[in-house]
Amino acid sequence: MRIASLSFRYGRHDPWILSDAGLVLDAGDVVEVTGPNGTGKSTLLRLVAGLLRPVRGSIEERPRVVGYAPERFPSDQPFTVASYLRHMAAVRRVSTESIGRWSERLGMDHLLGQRLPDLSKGSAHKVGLAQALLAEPGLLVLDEPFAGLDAATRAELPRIIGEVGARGGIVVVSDHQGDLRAFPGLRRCEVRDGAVRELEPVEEAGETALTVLEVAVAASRASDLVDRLRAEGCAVNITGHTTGHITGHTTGHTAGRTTARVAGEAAE
Ligand SMILES: Nc1ncnc2c1ncn2[C@@H]1O[C@H](COP(=O)(O)OP(=O)(O)OP(=O)(O)O)[C@@H](O)[C@H]1O
Repeated sequence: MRIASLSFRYGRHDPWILSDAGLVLDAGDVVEVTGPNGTGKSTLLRLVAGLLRPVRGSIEERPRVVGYAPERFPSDQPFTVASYLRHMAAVRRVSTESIGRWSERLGMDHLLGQRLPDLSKGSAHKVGLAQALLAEPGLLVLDEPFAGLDAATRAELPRIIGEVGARGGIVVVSDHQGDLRAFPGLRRCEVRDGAVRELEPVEEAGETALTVLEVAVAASRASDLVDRLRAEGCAVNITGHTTGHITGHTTGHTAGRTTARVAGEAAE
């Protein structure tokens, strides 16, 4: 997919948000879009998805099936989650079976009977993700997909993104919090001053120094925490359970806790 000489502004008298921007996306690319607030990340994503038309320039060879999840899912619609997803499945001409599959993976089975306007922010966000994934997108565009997600779904999302990429799809994700930083082969682009600039991959940017932390956590929370840390790119090594005191520099009672060694990028 080729983005060439792309310029965009919302109105004739508005400032240019993007000016002569270019980017080539290949099959299987997973691309993180970063940049300061208000520089045009969401605008670029809507252009990439085909929801906005370039004022100048072109976007060519866009995959036919596009899934787009907005930063804020518009939940002021008079449907239940299930009826909305059934409608979206019909529009995309896919079997309603995929609703069950995605509901399960995104941990939203219990939401299917709820009305969209009654959903919490995170739950509405999951519905936005589910509708984007229903039809096996060849281009998946996710605007801040990790915002407000619970730990299990946060851990699952990189796997879902990896699967789309592995079958040759292009994934474009704006991600303020860096949840995808550890994604293997991640391309990173920055939107700034109207341009789209490719950044160095994380491992080539000198961020390879590791710090090893020892963490004690209640056993019931261990697997959640491990998932979350792994999703953030930490190497986690569970070193066992303890029902007594941990000796050394850890103090206090540790009954029923699991200790884990966590290696992450060194703090600045
Ligand atoms: N529908 C619109 N009409 C007019 N201007 C808009 C519209 N949507 C966004 N803008 C303006 O375009 C600029 C870029 O907005 P955009 O939402 O793309 O930035 P962003 O980088 O995604 O921001 P953030 O990091 O805060 O999410 C901003 O100045 C914004 O006010």
